[in-house]
Amino acid sequence: MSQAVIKVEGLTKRFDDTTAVDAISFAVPAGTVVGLLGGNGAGKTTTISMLLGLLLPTSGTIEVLGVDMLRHRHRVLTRMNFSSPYVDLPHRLTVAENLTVYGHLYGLAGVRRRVAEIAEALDIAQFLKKPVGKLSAGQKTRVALAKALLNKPDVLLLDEPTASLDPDTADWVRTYLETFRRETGATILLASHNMLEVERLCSLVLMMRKGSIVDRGTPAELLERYGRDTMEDVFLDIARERRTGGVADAAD
Ligand SMILES: Nc1ncnc2c1ncn2[C@@H]1O[C@H](COP(=O)(O)OP(=O)(O)OP(=O)(O)O)[C@@H](O)[C@H]1O
Repeated sequence: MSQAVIKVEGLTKRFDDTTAVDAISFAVPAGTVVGLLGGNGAGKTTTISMLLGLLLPTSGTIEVLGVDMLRHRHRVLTRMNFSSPYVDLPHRLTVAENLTVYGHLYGLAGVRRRVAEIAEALDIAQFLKKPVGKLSAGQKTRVALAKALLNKPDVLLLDEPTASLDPDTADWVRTYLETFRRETGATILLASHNMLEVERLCSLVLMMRKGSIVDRGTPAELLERYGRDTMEDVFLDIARERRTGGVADAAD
């Protein structure tokens, strides 16, 4: 297997009386898309927030691109990016202003050119002069993705990247992400509730429930293990605790 770009061991996050993430371990091989699945409250967003350094783990280790994120995350943050429907861009700034500010924050050379390029690529050029607060939910999702791709990240963390997109736009975004990964070799961790998206994009799936990884495998392996035809049915089996696969928390 190719080298792990993200390596997490014994990662735990407790909030007062809630253990949001409970000693999880996993690895994301270079250039792959790994799906993080689980019902509401399973711990996906908390995991992604710890990978980004937005939340400090209670215990455990995180390595990204060979760097210990808890000690030296500034060394790799410029090579990472993320998009999440939970993180809003400033509403009063236009799309162009938002992307320009982020372009400067990321220290990009030729920010104006890059903003125009990404706006063209994600088909948001027509909104560039609009304040973000006046966009529809789906338009905001696309702008958030543009922000996430501005610095052409080597590691991309995506929290529900197609939430609130219509089926046609969602399909278009998935194709774009596939192309981006193929052309740049980026490594992607994707939290999603959309099982078709997961089957299409992910080479490995981590199933979370109540803060733990309760099963993992390729979509094909999970379909076979649960005797199901769709990932939707596998998801329901796991979420409703009909069965667990018995490989929980084996690293990688
Ligand atoms: N800041 C916080 N303070 C206290 N509890 C929190 C906090 N953030 C998350 N939690 C709790 O941690 C658990 C995991 O939440 P998390 O947002 O990671 O789940 P999720 O899998 O992303 O869910 P969803 O699919 O609904 O987005 C939940 O029980 C949640 O209530």
